[in-house]
Amino acid sequence: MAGSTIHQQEGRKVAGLARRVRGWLLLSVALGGLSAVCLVVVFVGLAQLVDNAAFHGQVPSLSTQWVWVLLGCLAATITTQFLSDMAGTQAGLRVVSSVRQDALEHLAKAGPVATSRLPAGEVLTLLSDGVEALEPYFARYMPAAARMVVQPLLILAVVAGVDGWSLLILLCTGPLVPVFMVLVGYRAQALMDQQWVRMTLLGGGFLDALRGLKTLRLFGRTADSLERIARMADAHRKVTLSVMKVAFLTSASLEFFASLSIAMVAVVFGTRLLAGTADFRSAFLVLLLAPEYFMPLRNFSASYHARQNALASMTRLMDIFALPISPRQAEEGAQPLQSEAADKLCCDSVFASYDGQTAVLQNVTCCFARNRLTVLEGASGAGKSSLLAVVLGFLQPSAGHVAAYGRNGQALCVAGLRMAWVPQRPLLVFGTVADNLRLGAPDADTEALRRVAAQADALSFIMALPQGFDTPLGERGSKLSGGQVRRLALARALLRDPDVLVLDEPTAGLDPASALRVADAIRGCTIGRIVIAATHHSALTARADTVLHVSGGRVVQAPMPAVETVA
Ligand SMILES: Nc1ncnc2c1ncn2[C@@H]1O[C@H](COP(=O)(O)OP(=O)(O)OP(=O)(O)O)[C@@H](O)[C@H]1O
Repeated sequence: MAGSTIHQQEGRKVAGLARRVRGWLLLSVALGGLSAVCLVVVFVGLAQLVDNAAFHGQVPSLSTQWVWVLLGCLAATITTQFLSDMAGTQAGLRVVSSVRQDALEHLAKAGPVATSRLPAGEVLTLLSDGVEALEPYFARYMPAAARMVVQPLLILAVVAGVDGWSLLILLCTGPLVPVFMVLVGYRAQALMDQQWVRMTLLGGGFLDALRGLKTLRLFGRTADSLERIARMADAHRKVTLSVMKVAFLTSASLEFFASLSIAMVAVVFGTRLLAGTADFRSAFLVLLLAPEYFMPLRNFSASYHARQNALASMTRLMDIFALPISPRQAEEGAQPLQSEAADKLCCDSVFASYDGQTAVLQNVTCCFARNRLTVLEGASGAGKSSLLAVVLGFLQPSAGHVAAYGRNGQALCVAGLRMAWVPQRPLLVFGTVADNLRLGAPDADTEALRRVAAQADALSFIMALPQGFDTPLGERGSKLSGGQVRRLALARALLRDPDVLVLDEPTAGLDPASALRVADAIRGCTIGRIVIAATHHSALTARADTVLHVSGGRVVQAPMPAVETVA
């Protein structure tokens, strides 16, 4: 019962998507209907033609006008069917690209903290195969569902004018198909749901194994991991086979009903022809039409699993759309950038938690001022990164708020501040050094790249690379050391020329001399901006204007340490 309620929701969601491509769907249905009309006209004409030739000695020739009309109708049947399929495909492809775009935008608005609740492998599978599963629903199922109504009704109307017995047989057997579909539908739907769960688990398993290859090899667990993936693949194979079994059984049963019904029509007509109580033209016409009466029902049943697959994938896609949107991320882009730089950014009585229960920040009240370097220090797990996540708008406070103030104390919109972030594990994209730096400012020239690289102590190692700024960096910066990645990320953040620069462990992984140079660089870039850094490194703490000590999710101002310099 709960399952059916869930699928009602998905059904509504999918129906909502249909509104986006209403024009294409209507075109597909209209052309499909036109094709059905042309087909019926062709059969009526053909029956007449054969009857005239066989029983009245009127052999048709190409000079007869209505032979050309018939050929024209045949061409129209094929063309309209082709165009109907094309319009359906357009609708499907458009839904796929718009849902994928929506899902990506939603993930962006949810921000990294909320997004990390879903396993990356699952998100990947959903954004690829999950979204693709919607295409056959719109391209095939919806037009087939419409044609399943139009074509049989049209044929019934023609048969009603020709023969009452055939009408009765078709009327009795036709509805068996949709009734049967509904009966097997529930079982098939449950299997489809299972198939999607297995598939997303498999996607996650692949990604984990790929990412953790080094660790797995080091701990001698590669074979275990492969075995785990093999078990997942096997579970996926089994459930896929069950889905196929139901699909084959369904179509075999439908074939049986259809063949039985056509055979009944043929037998009834045959006996009446022998008895001389029916004419050849009517018998021939009804026998031409009977398979076409069942054809849309068969097509509908063949595409019915597309509907179930789409609903099952929609259930999983709703996990993405259910991620809470961070209000700040949602506002970002909608808000023009502040013309005035913020003088200070303040957390006011902020409480925050990741799971809605355990508070990782408790009643935090602190301010970060412009032209000053504020350092957050404290034990691992104390809540420094969480406080940075709140400042950046990735983690929404459960109570309290973050506010920005201008020079005269007037409130500014936080979403309108230009922020830059150097995370603990910076992400480098597949591309060159310059491509990665230009994520901070797409139009920056080479001179600007050199300037920020020098500031972040990255210029010397970049110039030592084979192609300097044009050196490709491999997947996630795999050709660089951890410290080099961090310095590139700092350069990229500086290139953005942010109002607020947030750094999480910017000196981690650097040799002592480089760490001091980077600490000096960070100190040097406080002019005109708010700089906040979480660190365990004394060199950076020593250069701070303000040191905040974080402990158990609470923040207190710490005494200032002495400054360390490069020897
Ligand atoms: N995405 C997350 N989901 C759930 N809990 C989290 C998440 N990130 C951090 N936490 C928890 O929040 C608490 C504070 O973590 P946080 O990363 O803020 O500490 P930190 O002071 O930055 O530590 P470190 O110095 O090791 O980086 C920890 O108990 C941690 O387990």
